[in-house]
Amino acid sequence: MRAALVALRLAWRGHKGALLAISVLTVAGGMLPVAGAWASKLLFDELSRGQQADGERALLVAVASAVAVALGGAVGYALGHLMTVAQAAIGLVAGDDLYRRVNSFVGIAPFENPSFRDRLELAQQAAEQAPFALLTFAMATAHGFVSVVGFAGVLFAVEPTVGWLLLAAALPELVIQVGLARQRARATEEATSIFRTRYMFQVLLTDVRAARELRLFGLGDLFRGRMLSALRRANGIELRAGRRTATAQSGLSVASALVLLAGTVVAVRGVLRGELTLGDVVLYLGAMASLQSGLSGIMSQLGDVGTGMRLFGNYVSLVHPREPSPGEQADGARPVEPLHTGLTFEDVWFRYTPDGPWILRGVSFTVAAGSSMGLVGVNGAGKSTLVKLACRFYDPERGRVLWDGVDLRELDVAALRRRMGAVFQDFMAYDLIASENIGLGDLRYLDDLPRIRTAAGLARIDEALERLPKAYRTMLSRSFQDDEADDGAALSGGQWQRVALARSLLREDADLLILDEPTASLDAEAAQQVSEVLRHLRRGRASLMVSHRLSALRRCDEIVVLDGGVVIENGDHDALMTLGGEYARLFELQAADYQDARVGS
Ligand SMILES: Nc1ncnc2c1ncn2[C@@H]1O[C@H](COP(=O)(O)OP(=O)(O)OP(=O)(O)O)[C@@H](O)[C@H]1O
Repeated sequence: MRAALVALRLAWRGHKGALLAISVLTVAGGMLPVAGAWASKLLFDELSRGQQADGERALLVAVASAVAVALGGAVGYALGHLMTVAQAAIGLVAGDDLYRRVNSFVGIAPFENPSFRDRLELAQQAAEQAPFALLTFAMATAHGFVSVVGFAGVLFAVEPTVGWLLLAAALPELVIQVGLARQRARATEEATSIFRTRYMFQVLLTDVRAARELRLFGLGDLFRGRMLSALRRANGIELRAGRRTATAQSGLSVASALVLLAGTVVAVRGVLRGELTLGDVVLYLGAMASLQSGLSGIMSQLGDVGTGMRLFGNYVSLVHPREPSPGEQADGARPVEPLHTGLTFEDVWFRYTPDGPWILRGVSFTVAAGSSMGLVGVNGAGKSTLVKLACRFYDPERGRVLWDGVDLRELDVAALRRRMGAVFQDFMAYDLIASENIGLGDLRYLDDLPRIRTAAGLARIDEALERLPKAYRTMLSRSFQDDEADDGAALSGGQWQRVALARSLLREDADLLILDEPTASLDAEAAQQVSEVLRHLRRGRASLMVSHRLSALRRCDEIVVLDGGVVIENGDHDALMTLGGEYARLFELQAADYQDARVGS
């Protein structure tokens, strides 16, 4: 019921004019068949008078009948067009609401939850289809109702037995259609995660980033096979449901034919006994056929709308939730002041899932305002996880992350993130033009080329971008063309990393700079230059930098060493070297590597 109300509200918001026009035409369209059938009855009554028939009257009635048919056709086409208009409008409003809601998620945990992803997929499908199915159903019902009431009046007046016969046959059909709708919805839900798997393989087979490994490792056939097997399984589920529906519906049409036959027998007996005229029989047969098709139209629409509404429940529970989605975090309301003292991790315990292993186990340290902090640790130690907690992509299960002593959970998260600049380990390469790829870092400056150039200069990528065919207006994509249908350009991995760095540096007033492996793909000289620039930029603001290149961290004010989610050492480079622990071991390992290489050369 709630789903139906939401769907109707969407349809109303989508296109009020179309909805009103549909309502008016539906009622008018419902009355036309009754008028047409009545005109046919009059015509046959007139003709059955043989020689005494009034030719003019018969002609007039024939014209009226033709007009009713023509009008019925025109109304049908107009309704078809209006429904297309309404569907497009509903799709827009429903999509807008859905993606607003998706954007409102503060963190990223829901996106890593498979059942949430299934629900999202179903909601995306149902958003466009369900309100339309409901509208079609409402239209068919109103249309059917008007003609059913008209014809039923006629039928009951002429021969009540047949009227009751029809109504009695409609009831079991209702029950069967509702059951079928439930089964179809269940099948779609069951097939969704399999369809998602198929889609994943489908994307892999065509994605330009996957194309190299696919060819080098010869994975094409393997992935194609897995895609087809997923498709076969999903199709199997849907076909089974389809088979059940088809069998039940064939049974229903046989039952309808029997009802029609029984009605005809009653009518023929009426004529033979002289109780009915030929016109009565024509009217009667027309009424029977229309009533039956009207009723079964409503019934089968009921099936579709039942399936659609059940799936639409996923949309409703996502867009208008009664309870938060799994892993959903609430936004805070407190405004965010510039960072004065620092960002503090206070006995932070974290794991990605409630029954998963602990990734951080009682981590505590402070990145003081105006100071630089380096994070060191072997693969999987928990460094990127800490960075994600600092950005509030997740919340700690125990302990707190504090911005000048205030729990991040209390702060307005958008305002908090405006005070941060970040480069992530798995940074994004957008299929957009070069200036936008940097301008996305601060939407105030999306079109501010001088600022974008300055940021690119700091990240040492300005010259390479200037040399592109259309300089900063060049599309950085091999998959999409720009507005003028010109092909894009490709950047190297290191150049992309510099673009990502420039994007984060555009936010020049950020209080906290988060750099997760910002120089990992850079050549030695560029890494050295960028490290220098970053060191310069870090002055006066807090920075948290993760790097396996320990030389890039040696000038940090403080270095924290993580191991298995626990801080095992902290201090500046000299102190840690004197300590002779894990940091010193890793540092000497890297230094010895270079030393060996020099001696060897
Ligand atoms: N989204 C996630 N869901 C579940 N587990 C995760 C997720 N991201 C990371 N992990 C797990 O958390 C642990 C720490 O990962 P994290 O990325 O923080 O390590 P790291 O120290 O940054 O490693 P690296 O040096 O390889 O980047 C790993 O064991 C990893 O498997």
